[in-house]
Amino acid sequence: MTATPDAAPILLEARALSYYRQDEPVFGPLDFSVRAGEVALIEGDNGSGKTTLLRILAGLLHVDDGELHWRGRPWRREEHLGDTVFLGHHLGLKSDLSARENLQVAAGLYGTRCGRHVDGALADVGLAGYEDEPVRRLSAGQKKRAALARLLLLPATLWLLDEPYANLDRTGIDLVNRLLAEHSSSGGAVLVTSHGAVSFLHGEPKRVRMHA
Ligand SMILES: Nc1ncnc2c1ncn2[C@@H]1O[C@H](COP(=O)(O)OP(=O)(O)OP(=O)(O)O)[C@@H](O)[C@H]1O
Repeated sequence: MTATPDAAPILLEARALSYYRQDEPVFGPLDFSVRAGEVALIEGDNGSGKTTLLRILAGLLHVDDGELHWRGRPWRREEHLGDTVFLGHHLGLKSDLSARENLQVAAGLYGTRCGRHVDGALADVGLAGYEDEPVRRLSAGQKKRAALARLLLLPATLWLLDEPYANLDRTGIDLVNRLLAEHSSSGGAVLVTSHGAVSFLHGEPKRVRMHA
């Protein structure tokens, strides 16, 4: 997963990227790049801006200072919303809708990955039999799995995963690692934050260190 050839194209590049809240720096200046096939671990203390960085890349916050490039061209958030998928602390699931309905809504907005369909994605994350269950009746780990199914379904190249291992049992952690391995080996890229010890399947990930 991490033996990405230097020849792999750079998908995302940040140059002197900074973010401020009420004129106080949250992070930056930050320089990093992510190539196709790469998994990058975003490291930093509590409050160092890891979630904020992912929210910028997901198009939820504006870039304050510095530059972002996508495939060598300036990143414009309105053009790139479909290139990324964000899995945050809030999973982005409507609790009164079923797991299937939630995925159908996401697919309606962003399309689907070639050859992928809703029930197949739910089965792949271990939710076969729970398709029609309202999300509010799923366990925390099952909700996380429903959100992970969105990664499988949507065509986004860059996955932005904030603490993806939270609330998952050992099987769920293995599931996340399998999804990361499959996505990166098919040319996708992943930015992931984690507080815990991360046991990636194949060696050490690239590391992006936050600093204020
Ligand atoms: N909605 C908000 N309004 C104001 N300040 C915020 C908001 N969200 C985050 N912050 C502040 O921005 C800073 C960065 O927060 P962020 O959540 O990005 O950090 P983090 O590295 O992801 O933290 P953690 O490891 O605890 O999850 C913190 O000082 C936090 O207090």
